[in-house]
Amino acid sequence: MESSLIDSMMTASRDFFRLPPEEKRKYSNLLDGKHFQVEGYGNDQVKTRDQRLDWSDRLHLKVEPEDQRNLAHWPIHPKSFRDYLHEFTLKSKIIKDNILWAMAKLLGLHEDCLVNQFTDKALTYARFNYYPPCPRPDLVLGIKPHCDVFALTVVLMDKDVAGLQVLRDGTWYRVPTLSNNYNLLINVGVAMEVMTNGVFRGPVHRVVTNAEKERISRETCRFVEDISKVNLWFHVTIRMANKELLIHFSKGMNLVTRKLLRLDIAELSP
Ligand SMILES: O=C(O)CCC(=O)C(=O)O
Ligand SMILES: [Fe+2]
Repeated sequence: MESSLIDSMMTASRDFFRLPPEEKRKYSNLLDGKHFQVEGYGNDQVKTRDQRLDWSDRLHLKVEPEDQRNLAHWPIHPKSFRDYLHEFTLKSKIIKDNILWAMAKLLGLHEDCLVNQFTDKALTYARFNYYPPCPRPDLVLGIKPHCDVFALTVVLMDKDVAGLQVLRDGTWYRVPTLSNNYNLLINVGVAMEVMTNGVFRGPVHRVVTNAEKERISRETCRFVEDISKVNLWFHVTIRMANKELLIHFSKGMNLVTRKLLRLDIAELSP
């Protein structure tokens, strides 16, 4: 991906988050000011009064299939935001297809067998995360521990400010920034863990805040098949800290999903 496109996309995202609140509210994820929907600008869905919110704002947009884009949620300021997002979506898809080919090969399968699970109806969401400086980083997380629900996520991370951490054997490891360069990070999601019968694992990760600097990340997440088939996963809450729970979850989902996608490593072998 060209660095000029990455730069333009990050600048446009930053400009969007710097718009006055009343401008951003035009794209709110709260229908009539109260009913939460996945797409749009806002924060976590508030379910209980004592719920701890993430210290971040986000803009969540469906980018694929192209004819299902809900342009009412796509910012018109800054002016080229939509064009960059369109371009970025196409480029991210090429990256994801390459990764899927490589993963299939690593599994000893025909190189197209994972790519082929993603039909024209496969959903892709773009998510822009904005983490303002936080006066008490010891008390609040930018994003709580979770696994990504999608198959693969391409994350474009802030080049100056770190924050992402990955859990391994009970220890949180910091994902470093590459000095003066954006990191393009590929994350395996639960759907991929299920599709590959747990060979590729979706890591538990979180984002920490800091008191001095704002941070921005941007990601595209790709899902499989059509929504009627993925509804089951999609509505399950998977933001969780406990790896054991995740393993139970994916074992259970494995059975369900194999039935749904008729996908089994043995069946896929060339
Ligand atoms: O901000 C990041 O680096 C990652 C964000 C993330 O994990 C998410 O939005 O699911
Ligand atoms: Fe994530």
